[in-house]
Amino acid sequence: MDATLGRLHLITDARPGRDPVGTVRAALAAHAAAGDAVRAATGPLVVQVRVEDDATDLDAYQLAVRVRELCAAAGATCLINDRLHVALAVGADGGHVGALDLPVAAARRVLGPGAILGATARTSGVGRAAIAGGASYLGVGPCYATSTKDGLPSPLGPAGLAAVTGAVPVPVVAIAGVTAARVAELLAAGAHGVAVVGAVSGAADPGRAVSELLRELARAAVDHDQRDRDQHGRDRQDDAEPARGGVR
Ligand SMILES: Cc1ncc(COP(=O)(O)OP(=O)(O)O)c(N)n1
Ligand SMILES: Cc1nc(C(=O)O)sc1CCOP(=O)(O)O
Ligand SMILES: [Mg+2]
Repeated sequence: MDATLGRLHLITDARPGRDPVGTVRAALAAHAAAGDAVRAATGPLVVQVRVEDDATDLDAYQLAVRVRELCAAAGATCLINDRLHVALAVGADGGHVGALDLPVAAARRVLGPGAILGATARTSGVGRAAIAGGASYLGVGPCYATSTKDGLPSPLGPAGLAAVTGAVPVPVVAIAGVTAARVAELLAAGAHGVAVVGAVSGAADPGRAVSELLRELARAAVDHDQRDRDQHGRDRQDDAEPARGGVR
């Protein structure tokens, strides 16, 4: 398992007419082509395999096998949404669960102590409970309105996000409606990284969209670290990556 959670989480878009494997390939190529400073600041690309709720386990498994192979060859992190038996079957790095999935403590027992385990949290209380259950990071949203998923509560915005990031000691990944232009305000609100579906899978050029997201994440992470050093004379606990600089 990677010691450092990557800052860009690409969630597969398995809706009809989308090309999740092609999008993952383009994203991995864009990550590989990013400069050393950008990659050092943003860490490994994280790909979360997410299928529609009505997809069969066979569909999920077949997509996960392909994504897992691509990630392993590229040094990327592969997580599986919801279906932890699929995560185990393909040897993924971990999984992500939410309110309607296995409880976090049960998910941790399934995946084992070394796996990455993400949990969705819309409040600090839910986030703290998830961490007590064994979550290694939190997915917090919806940060903005999104057309990718129905039935979500009102957007939290950066202020609602900050209410969670300020209350928990694990990396927070901001989700819903995330674009490159919103990365700076999300990291300023304490997010470690961002998760995206539409910003990449719906882009005319998914590889270019990934490059832009990585560049903005690297800029914001460096700015954030510098602010922390200025204010506290130390690095943030969740940013203990190799030295970085010159990403502009
Ligand atoms: C990084 C990240 N954050 C939140 C979610 C949402 O998970 P969940 O609430 O279980 O909803 P579904 O994705 O299962 O519909 C996520 N997948 N990833
Ligand atoms: C899978 C998912 N979960 C969300 C949550 O808030 O729990 S939002 C979301 C989809 C996010 O897609 P996009 O990047 O296209 O807005
Ligand atoms: Mg879920």
